[in-house]
Amino acid sequence: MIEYYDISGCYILRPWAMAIWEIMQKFFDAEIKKMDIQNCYFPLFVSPGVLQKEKDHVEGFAPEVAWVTKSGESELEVPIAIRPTSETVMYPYYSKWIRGHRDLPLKLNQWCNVVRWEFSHPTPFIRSREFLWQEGHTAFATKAEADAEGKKSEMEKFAGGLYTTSVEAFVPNTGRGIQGATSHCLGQNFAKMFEINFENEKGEKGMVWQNSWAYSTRTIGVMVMVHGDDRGLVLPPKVASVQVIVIPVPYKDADTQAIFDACSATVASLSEAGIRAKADSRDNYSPGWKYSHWEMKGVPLRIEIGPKDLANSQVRAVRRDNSAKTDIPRDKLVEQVKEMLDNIQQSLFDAAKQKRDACIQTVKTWDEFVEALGQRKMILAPWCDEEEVEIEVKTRTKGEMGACKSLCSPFDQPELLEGTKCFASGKPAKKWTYWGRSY
Ligand SMILES: O=C1CCCN[C@@H]1CCCn1cnc2cc(F)c(Cl)cc2c1=O
Ligand SMILES: [Mg+2]
Repeated sequence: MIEYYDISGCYILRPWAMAIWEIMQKFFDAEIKKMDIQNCYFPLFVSPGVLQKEKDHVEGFAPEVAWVTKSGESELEVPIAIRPTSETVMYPYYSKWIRGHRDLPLKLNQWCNVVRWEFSHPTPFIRSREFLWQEGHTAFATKAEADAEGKKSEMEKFAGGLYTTSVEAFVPNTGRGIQGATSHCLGQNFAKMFEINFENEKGEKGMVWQNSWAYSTRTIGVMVMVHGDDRGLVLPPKVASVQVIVIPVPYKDADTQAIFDACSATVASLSEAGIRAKADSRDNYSPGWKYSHWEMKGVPLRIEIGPKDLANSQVRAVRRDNSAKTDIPRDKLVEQVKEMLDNIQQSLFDAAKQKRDACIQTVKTWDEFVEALGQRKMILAPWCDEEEVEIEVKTRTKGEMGACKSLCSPFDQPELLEGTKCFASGKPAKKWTYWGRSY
């Protein structure tokens, strides 16, 4: 999927990984286009003045901003920053383009790379100094249009935002939470900063209400860790660049050409039906070698065709997720393969959800909390929703495994019984929140 690169924290995305990103992009792009969001592309470079525009936006992040200071042998007059995110790149132009209410809503997205020169140990997909993402930036005339429904805490939200919602993933093996996607309701904070105003129908001046949202190639890393097993990758069919690998199993005196023909015919009919199928007809590897090769690469379904299968005009299908073997009659090939792929997709989801749910521990007291943390759990606890308590939890849980932080508060809140106390402060609890170590 990747190749390590000679610059630390940077990775090469090889085709097996890039194909996953492309499939995700295709899906997501179609979805946002249904919402009249348009793609654009802003420059990679940010002028320093604009970057510094918002103190509390940049302040904590300054150490991870990468700068261009030279071109050729000569120093640049003014160093140029490389975008770590594009608010400061885009919003001066939002201000220029948005004059009247007819210019709203402005809903733009860009698919691009961003650079954050982080120092915590780099991890393929999960934490790299350059990554691919989409970032959506929308502006509306009214709060109602910008407002939406899982909230981050005040401390974990986007500095300067109204509230942040997130898709919190959890990696059972490491017991760490990880943000899969995020969405911020920015309120009018950036509108104030960048003077993004407009004249409404009544001729009054108003500031826009904004949202921004993103997901990145980090989600591929989460998929690897959530679905992988001891034999390697397990790719959900929806994102597998090869969904079915067809492998000929020639036998010494059997009609080898007929077997190879059957393989290419199988690939042809599956491809015709929109299934991403490939044959591995290489003559320098044994069938056994090919089985483990494609298992390691996570191909969801393998089809074997040997003399017996030929004689019975059937194929032998083997699932990657549970190794189940099924003989499929040739004339039912497409429909049964489709059904198996759907079934694999669903069972991978169910297995992951079951694993994730098994990691969730509901606690009420600090002692229960600490015990659950030691067991690498994702902890659901009643919280008083006070920031200093959140800071205190971070301090009290600092350790070689990293500190524990609030992940998000689920939209569907369990019942909070009258008099329930905050697990950390003992004060009256206000909401159930997920806590855990994170990436
Ligand atoms: O998460 C999203 C959705 C898409 C657009 N961006 C926001 C906020 C990104 C936060 N963030 C995250 N990392 C950053 C790193 C930096 F170096 C600087 Cl200067 C700023 C930031 C920063 O604002
Ligand atoms: Mg960061």
